Amino acid sequence: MKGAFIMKSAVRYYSRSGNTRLVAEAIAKGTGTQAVSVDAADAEVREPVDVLFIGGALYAYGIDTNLKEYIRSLKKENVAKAVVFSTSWVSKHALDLIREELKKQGIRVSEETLYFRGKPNEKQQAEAEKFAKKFL
Ligand SMILES: Cc1cc2nc3c(=O)[nH]c(=O)nc-3n(C[C@H](O)[C@H](O)[C@H](O)COP(=O)(O)O)c2cc1C
Repeated sequence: MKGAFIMKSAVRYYSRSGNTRLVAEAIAKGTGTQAVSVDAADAEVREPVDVLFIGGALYAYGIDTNLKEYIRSLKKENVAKAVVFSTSWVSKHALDLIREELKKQGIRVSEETLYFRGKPNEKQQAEAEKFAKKFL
């Protein structure tokens, strides 16, 4: 029966100046969930999800320790698949760094990623919303 199978998803991000947060919020809008910062009290993924959207940016060639530690706290049995997104200025390398950390946790990571250079404009936010819907 169409619609009987509902995919569960969650959105987690780390953002210093709000660029990645805007992408996270667009993804959350697309999937009907909340975007939660990895350092928020309710950041833990307590119930298994089919898709975890997880994003961050590059700061001095690396991802923030908060994000790294958060990924290391994830339980692979609660995340069937992760989808990585990022903003940053010079390179997309944050995508690889986040993917590597997730793989170390034994979490399956989608080949599909989402990246915007710096602050996403409204068109890009709409693109992020549409991107996220594909995974439902
Ligand atoms: C202290 C600092 C260091 C940064 N280092 C890099 C970098 O090494 N490579 C890069 O591509 N962007 C770098 N950026 C740009 C950020 O990744 C970019 O502005 C990103 O969109 C910030 O995301 P946020 O607003 O979600 O924190 C840096 C920004 C700051 C503030």
